[in-house]
Amino acid sequence: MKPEQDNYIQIRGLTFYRGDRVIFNNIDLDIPKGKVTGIMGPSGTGKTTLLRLIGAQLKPDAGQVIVDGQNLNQTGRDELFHIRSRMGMLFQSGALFTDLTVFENVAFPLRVHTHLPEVMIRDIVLMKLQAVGLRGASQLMPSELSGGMARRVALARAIALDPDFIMYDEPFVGQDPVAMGVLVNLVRMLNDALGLTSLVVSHDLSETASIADYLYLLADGHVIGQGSPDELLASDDPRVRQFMKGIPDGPVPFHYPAADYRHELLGDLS
Ligand SMILES: Nc1ncnc2c1ncn2[C@@H]1O[C@H](COP(=O)(O)OP(=O)(O)OP(=O)(O)O)[C@@H](O)[C@H]1O
Repeated sequence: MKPEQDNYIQIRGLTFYRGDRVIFNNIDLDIPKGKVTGIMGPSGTGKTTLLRLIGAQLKPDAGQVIVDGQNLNQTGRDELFHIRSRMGMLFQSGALFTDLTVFENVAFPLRVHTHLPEVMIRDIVLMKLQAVGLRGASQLMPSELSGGMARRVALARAIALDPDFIMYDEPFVGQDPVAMGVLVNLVRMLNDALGLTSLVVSHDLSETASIADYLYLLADGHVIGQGSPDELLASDDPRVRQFMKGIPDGPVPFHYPAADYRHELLGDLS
């Protein structure tokens, strides 16, 4: 295991249930500082749930989530507010405010969380928009943006408060290849240029593998694989191979558990 001080986030023995269903069963996971870490896994394995546990929007049933040395189980409201203010989040559905310009969307967190004078807000917003290549679009309304541009504006908004850590939930979904390439580069470039720690949840294997320093593969409540993208691609584990090679059926079955098909179709006639 990596030395603890190198991890922005440490997760130890995390268990989380939805009703009777165990989503995480005693998992350990480290998010190293300054790196891009990818979380991958089949649909419904709990990737978004993991981001919510890290953001302290959900509480674990057992185990610990330690963010920058602070155990979220033991933090009061004020500390939690401070920790959260160090986190940027880019959710797939992270819609922009439709009645605000691009500029005002990016300025929003600055207006809510700081008392900076207008002239500084302006400079920061223009810097963040410049970083995502959209300074020229500052006066447009969200309805005038392409999907890829909207996501870049959301990214500028997510970095407005200079977070230490940024979480991306499915950042590449629904993008054309060019917009996807732009976003992929931005995630990596911003991580390195701003000294961030990034966590990317994604189904897009090749894009995520191309920027992540380290990948975790989740399935059935467990970490079933971890390592550099090359290590995971070379894995002999059948479950890891199935996911990394995109094979539709295998140890992770294509079919949700169901009654016998023939019997269900023919009923008592069979
Ligand atoms: N509010 C909720 N109440 C009950 N169950 C939930 C709730 N939110 C999510 N779940 C269940 O928890 C499981 C994990 O959901 P989650 O959205 O974290 O998965 P995911 O890996 O992000 O999926 P996808 O890749 O499809 O987005 C799913 O089975 C889902 O049905």
